[in-house]
Amino acid sequence: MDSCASLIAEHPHRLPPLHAASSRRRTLAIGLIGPGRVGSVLLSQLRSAQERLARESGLELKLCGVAASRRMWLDCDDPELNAQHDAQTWRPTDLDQFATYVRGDDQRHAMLIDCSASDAVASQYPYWLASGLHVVTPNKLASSGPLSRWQSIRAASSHGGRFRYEATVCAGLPVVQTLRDLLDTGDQLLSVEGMFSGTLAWLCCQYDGTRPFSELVREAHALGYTEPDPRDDLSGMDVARKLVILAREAGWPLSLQDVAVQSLVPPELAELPLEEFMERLDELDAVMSQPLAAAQAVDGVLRHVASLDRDGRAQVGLQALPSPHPFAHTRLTDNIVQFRTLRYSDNPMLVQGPGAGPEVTAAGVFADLLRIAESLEVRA
Ligand SMILES: NC(=O)C1=CN([C@@H]2O[C@H](COP(=O)(O)OP(=O)(O)OC[C@H]3O[C@@H](n4cnc5c(N)ncnc54)[C@H](O)[C@@H]3O)[C@@H](O)[C@H]2O)C=CC1
Ligand SMILES: N[C@@H](CC=O)C(=O)O
Repeated sequence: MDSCASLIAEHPHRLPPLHAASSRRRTLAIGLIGPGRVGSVLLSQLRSAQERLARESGLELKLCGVAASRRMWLDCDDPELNAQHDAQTWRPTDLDQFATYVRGDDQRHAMLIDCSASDAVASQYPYWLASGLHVVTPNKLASSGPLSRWQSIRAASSHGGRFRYEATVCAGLPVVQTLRDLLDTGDQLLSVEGMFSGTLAWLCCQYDGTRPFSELVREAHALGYTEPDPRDDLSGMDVARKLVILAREAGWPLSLQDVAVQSLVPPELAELPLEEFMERLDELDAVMSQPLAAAQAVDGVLRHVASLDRDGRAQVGLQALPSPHPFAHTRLTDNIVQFRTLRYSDNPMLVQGPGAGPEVTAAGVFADLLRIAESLEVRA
């Protein structure tokens, strides 16, 4: 009897780990782009888990660098210089240099994690993936941006590094993977309906007329629920992006311009610099009092709802829902996603839970990192 078999015979209720950590020892070099609200929480989560992952699953996470919009930090690139002049450890951000540094030699597994909301960063993914770098991101711009770029990313990831983006839709909730599993097992998507914005879910739950809407938006921003520019949430564009991501996952070639979006941002505030928009937020109060009064008049609740079907119809906007409606009972930042498929046609599949905030989003990104790490071969 080998040692595993004898262990099972002696302790039938305590199965040994499938892969002993020592025989699965892998190193994953990591570069993080965008150390903002989500990125900095992710850094803490990675640091807290580093020792446990090395011990329990043989996975060594090696954080090699962090790049913000203007400055980047590369670890150990010039130890002598770094020791002499601390300031030299920071240098102006250069994403090519950053990616090359994290990539290292061909022998190591390496990953870039994009926690920015930058289109310029997203446009680098096809090159990074083609060079063998893995990419993980909560940034929605790559998966919902130009279809041709999305197709290049898919093509590059089928031959090069792996690409995961679970946190782009409903933060830490398993939405993209759930859809993937349905499709991969032969099901067909008929439609998706739900509440896809943590910010708007939270605002709709809080807003009852006792506090101005603008004050609540400021609070949602401070809590880290909103996009860096809250107009991305209020305009419905953030939700439209999530619909596009799910549609493309299902193989439907949807683009943002195909989505009918109701914006809550008055046209005169839409193009202002962010700072000025935040100063004039109270102009939203009059805009929002009307739909609230309409919902209250029919004894309903205000909810931000989106839907998508296989004929390419996609819409996003506020609705006054009657209180027995399943979407009326959500709490705080709860998102709810209802998949109607061939198998789940009479009674749709639901995924529900908190859909915004740095902690849950960072955890969604971290889980993507671990999924990729599980598939890495052991290299000497
Ligand atoms: N906050 C949330 O609940 C969720 C956020 N997300 C996504 O996560 C991403 C990050 O969101 P937050 O952390 O809230 O934003 P944030 O504004 O707090 O952080 C963004 C970071 O990206 C950096 N950055 C911007 N342009 C850059 C560039 N060109 N190169 C390098 N770094 C750059 C900024 O310096 C900042 O550190 C966004 O794409 C957002 O859509 C996704 C799901 C939920
Ligand atoms: N701002 C977004 C964050 C997650 O995508 C939201 O509120 O849903």
